[in-house]
Amino acid sequence: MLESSHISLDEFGVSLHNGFLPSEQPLRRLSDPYYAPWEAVMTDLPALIQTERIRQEVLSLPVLSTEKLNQEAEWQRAYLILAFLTHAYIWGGTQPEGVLPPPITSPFLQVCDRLELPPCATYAALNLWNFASTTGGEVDLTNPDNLVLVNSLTNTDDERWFLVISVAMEACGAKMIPLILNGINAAGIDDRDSVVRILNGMTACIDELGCLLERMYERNRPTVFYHQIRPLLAGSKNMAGAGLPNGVFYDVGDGKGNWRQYSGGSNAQSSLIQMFDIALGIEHIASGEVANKEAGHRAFMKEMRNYMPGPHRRFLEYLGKITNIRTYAMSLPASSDVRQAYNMVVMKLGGFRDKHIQIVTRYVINPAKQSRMRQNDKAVSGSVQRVNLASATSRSTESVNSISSTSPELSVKSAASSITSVSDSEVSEQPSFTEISEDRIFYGTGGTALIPFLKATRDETKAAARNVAVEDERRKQQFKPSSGLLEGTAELPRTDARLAISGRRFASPPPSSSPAQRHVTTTRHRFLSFCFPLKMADVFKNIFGGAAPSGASQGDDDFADFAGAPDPVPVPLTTSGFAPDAAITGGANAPFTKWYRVWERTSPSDFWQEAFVLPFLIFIIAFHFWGTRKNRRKAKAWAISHSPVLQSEFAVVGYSGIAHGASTEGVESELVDPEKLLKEKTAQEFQSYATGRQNIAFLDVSIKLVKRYNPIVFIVDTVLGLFFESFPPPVERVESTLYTFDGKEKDLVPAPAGDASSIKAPNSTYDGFIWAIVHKNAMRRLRVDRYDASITFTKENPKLPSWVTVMTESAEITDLLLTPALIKAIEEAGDDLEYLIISDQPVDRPVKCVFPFFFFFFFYLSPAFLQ
Ligand code: HEM
Ligand SMILES: N[C@@H](CC(=O)c1ccccc1NC=O)C(=O)O
Repeated sequence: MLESSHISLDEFGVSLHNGFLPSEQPLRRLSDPYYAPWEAVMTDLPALIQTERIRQEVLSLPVLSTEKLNQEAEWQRAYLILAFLTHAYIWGGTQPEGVLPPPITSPFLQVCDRLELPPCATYAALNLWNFASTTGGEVDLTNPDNLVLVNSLTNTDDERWFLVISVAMEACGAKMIPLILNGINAAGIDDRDSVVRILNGMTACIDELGCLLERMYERNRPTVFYHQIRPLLAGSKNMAGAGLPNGVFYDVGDGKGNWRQYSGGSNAQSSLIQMFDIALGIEHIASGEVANKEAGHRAFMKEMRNYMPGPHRRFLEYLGKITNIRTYAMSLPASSDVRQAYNMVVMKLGGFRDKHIQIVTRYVINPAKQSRMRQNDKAVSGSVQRVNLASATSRSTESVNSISSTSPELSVKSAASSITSVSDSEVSEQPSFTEISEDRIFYGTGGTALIPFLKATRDETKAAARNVAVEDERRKQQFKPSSGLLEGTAELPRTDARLAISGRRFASPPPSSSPAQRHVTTTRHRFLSFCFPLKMADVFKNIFGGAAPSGASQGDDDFADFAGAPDPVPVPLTTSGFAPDAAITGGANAPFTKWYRVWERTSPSDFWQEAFVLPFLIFIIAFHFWGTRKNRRKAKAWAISHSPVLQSEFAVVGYSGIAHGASTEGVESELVDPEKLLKEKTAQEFQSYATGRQNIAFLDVSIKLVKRYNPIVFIVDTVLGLFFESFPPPVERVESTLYTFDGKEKDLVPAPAGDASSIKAPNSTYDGFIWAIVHKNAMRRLRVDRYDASITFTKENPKLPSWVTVMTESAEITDLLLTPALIKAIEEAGDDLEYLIISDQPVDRPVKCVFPFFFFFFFYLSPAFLQ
């Protein structure tokens, strides 16, 4: 199908196999000895930059001609060399250098004319034409492990990784070119199946690219990137804060030249991602400026096409003219396969941009904030720092203003008349100093106010999935004010609106949710255990300072969320060049280290979360230990005090079997260890057990204590009990139940070997009855707990204290059972006794007729009994 598109990819400098990368690997050096002086400097470049000798070296270079450059690859190599030298010269000193000398400018401007590129380090110089395979031969270029750089600015593995990741992505994305062209053809002939297949192929490819993008974390450390690599990539546009208020003067000799301002290197200059946007009909209008100027505002992405090699730029232009994919998809019903596949690929691209935002947060925003904090920290300021992109991002308003006032000759006004920017030679509009130094604005090397720009670009992408006028969407998306915490809530209706407009939900969930959805998810994640609705969670977030570490958010939800996400863990690596300086690797990199590396935190505010959470946790844990120990002590106290009587009444007490040698005489000395009397069922409930007494099957003791093991439950129980009648205050109880044999011992209890005595034991024969002694305060409770108590009459008994009453079926039983010993025990128990019940009824109310075959003894005793 590709053939029918009648285009020659060669003409556009594009290959089916390598995409926008050259079809042959770039030259490693210019072989003509004429260019040896350039190559010699390039070999030592990282060290020359590091030791600030680069400027002298460049000044001592001869002004070489371009006449000896023949092959395209040679022109490209020359471009790379001069681009690297330009940036090394400008940024390779303590202060940036604003005048570029003829050994660079003279050949560079000629090379740039030929390649249709601006005279600065573009993506083409840094990435497209700067890679080699590790083995020097044919390798899979989609694997960054196989790639090295031809030239480096810092000689760090971090820089290699940073740049080769994009190279691998270019190689991996090469297959998109035939896919797109075929897709356009298929749409042109209404071949739906092919369009769907192609769109799905594109989705899969963007997925692979996303995986490659995320490999950035493996070997590129944010602090090294931010402080060592990135400053050298900076351009000369919008760089007043970094010391270049007018850009750079390109001195071509003989007093000639002009001031120029160029964006620094940026992946926005890659044709690959722009190709996806163009093919899918996604338009970007974000200017990258802090606020769109009414007139004269240019879309940054379009502007960046001027930083691409001429043929690539023309390829994108051509693609923009022939693409029909979005129009085709939108002409079909929302439920159609094509539409869904289209939405899927668009959302996948939006998801890719989400991942990119995450990277930018980690590699730019967080280190910038750390850097600012460090600069504010007087203790650390002693060393001489380079003035560059890294220091400018964190420069305070005062210091920027002081630059402008101490360098009046470089004021914006005086230089404006000769400033040149890449697209045209018009005067480039400078942001005011306040804009540059504004606390909350971070700039990309491309010169964008990166947060609003990247958000807008991402949103413009996702908006393409909606079948509404692109213009309307754009208007809505463009530079929304910085979103506060509750902005997510405000955005929800928009999400719904989208679903309604498109008529149905995506067939399978879009790869990443809308900002609003994402916000909800994040909030849930942080407050999972509370499961509050969004707004409530946000209130909590605000109260507790949220999860935002110091220096996390700049009022932007996406970036703030990513800042709070777990930090990347790069694989350990050794830099082949110089190590990052101590100030960088020391206390500054808190956001990139694990939470437990507390020694790397720099200010008390870094401990806010812990300040709230830790005392709370400590309290819970301490309370738990105190509570469980207290309950154990109480249960043990009960065991100690009741062990003598239990052991004198039963042959076996507790859970350690028969206490050999126990005898009624030596009770005190032969007692079972009280610990063995008890079984800890839960931290709040203990059990004991006894058996081995005539007519008694066994005794069950259950000790239920207050829930001291959990302070929250404890407090809630106590407080609710104080205020609501339906929540009784927590009470500690011992419940002892004696299960009697009812004349069936000989059937149930096996006789000891060779002993027939137990068989001779007389059978017990009881008449069933219900009889209880109840504390008057516990009468209601007894009636609720014990259905059989309601069958009885309540009667005062003169032999008993006034606070107890008898519940019985017949007075005779009372006379029989109220022995002086029992009366004495009741008197001694006092208020601790709740009730004692003897019943022939089963514990649970029988549903049908049940034979009375057990006697139950219940003792309900309150806390004092435990002591
Ligand atoms: C540490 C790594 C990276 C950082 C810190 C970073 C940072 C940025 C920044 C700040 C911008 C805004 C434009 C500017 O002013 O420069 C940008 C744009 C862009 N970056 Fe990256 N970037 C990184 C890696 C990558 C990689 C590996 C890709 C590969 C595709 C990429 C693709 C893009 C694209 C396509 C844009 C244009 C905006 C867009 O399409 O959304 N970036 N990047
Ligand atoms: N715009 C990025 C830098 C960046 O991504 C970049 C710069 C030069 C060449 C390539 C780049 N991106 C990925 O390879 C920044 O602001 O740090």
